[in-house]
Amino acid sequence: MSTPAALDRRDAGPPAGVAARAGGLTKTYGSGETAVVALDAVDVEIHRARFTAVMGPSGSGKSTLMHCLAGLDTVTSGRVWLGDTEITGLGDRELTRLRRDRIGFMFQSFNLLPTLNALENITLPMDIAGRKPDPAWLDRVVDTLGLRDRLDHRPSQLSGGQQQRVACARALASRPELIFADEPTGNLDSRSGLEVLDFLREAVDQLEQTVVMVTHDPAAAAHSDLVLFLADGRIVDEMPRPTAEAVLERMKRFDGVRKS
Ligand SMILES: Nc1ncnc2c1ncn2[C@@H]1O[C@H](COP(=O)(O)OP(=O)(O)OP(=O)(O)O)[C@@H](O)[C@H]1O
Repeated sequence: MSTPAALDRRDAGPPAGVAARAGGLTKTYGSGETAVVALDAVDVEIHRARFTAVMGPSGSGKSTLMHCLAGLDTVTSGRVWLGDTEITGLGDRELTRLRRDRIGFMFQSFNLLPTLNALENITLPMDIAGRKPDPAWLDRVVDTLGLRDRLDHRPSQLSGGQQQRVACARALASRPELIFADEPTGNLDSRSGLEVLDFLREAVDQLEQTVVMVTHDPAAAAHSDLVLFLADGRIVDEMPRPTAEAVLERMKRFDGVRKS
């Protein structure tokens, strides 16, 4: 809805309580007849200290949305803010610094360095940035994730679930404004996957972190506060307080549309 107040806000950037925001976000890959519109004028607000899941059929634009919000990819048109910083228009170096200082990432492959122990992996991004972790915060993250007695283990000495918890701790270590998780449970058995989702939930509830998670799994999405549904590059629906059953039912409707 474009009330005058909303229009004012569009120019002023996101209001307090909004961790990231996009207005009219469009992303086109390629040009001419082969052009693909991956995102089509998306307006979205990601609220602080909330767990937001992004779902939708394959190719609907989930990863593209995450990459554009995280400054990993340029936009074709529209504007993106992280907090009150507009990131559209920033140069590569500024974007690199902004990602490093203000965003945490978790991917399906944990991307841990095999020669470093768990603690060294957790603090690596901060070491590279020349920043010292806040010891009290780091302690809290390590304890919340149950990694205290695993800190001197190398990745090969950890289970898949423990490795993903290390990746989760690494994303949290710098206390970023926003954590992006792309299928963080995709490579895990269901028990380890559940653990990681519980920890992301705790990161939001106990540590007041903000998490955006792309997933195909309705059970994973049920851990979030809000599910955004994408189809053909647009946000077509949202579901607060989701249950796995309700998300599954909603996803089935996409299948129905595509088959008919
Ligand atoms: N680098 C690229 N070059 C060309 N087209 C791309 C590129 N990246 C994505 N696309 C296209 O943009 C659309 C959205 O892709 P995206 O990866 O965001 O979808 P997704 O919802 O994350 O899919 P999936 O669930 O399969 O991972 C798709 O049609 C895809 O083929």
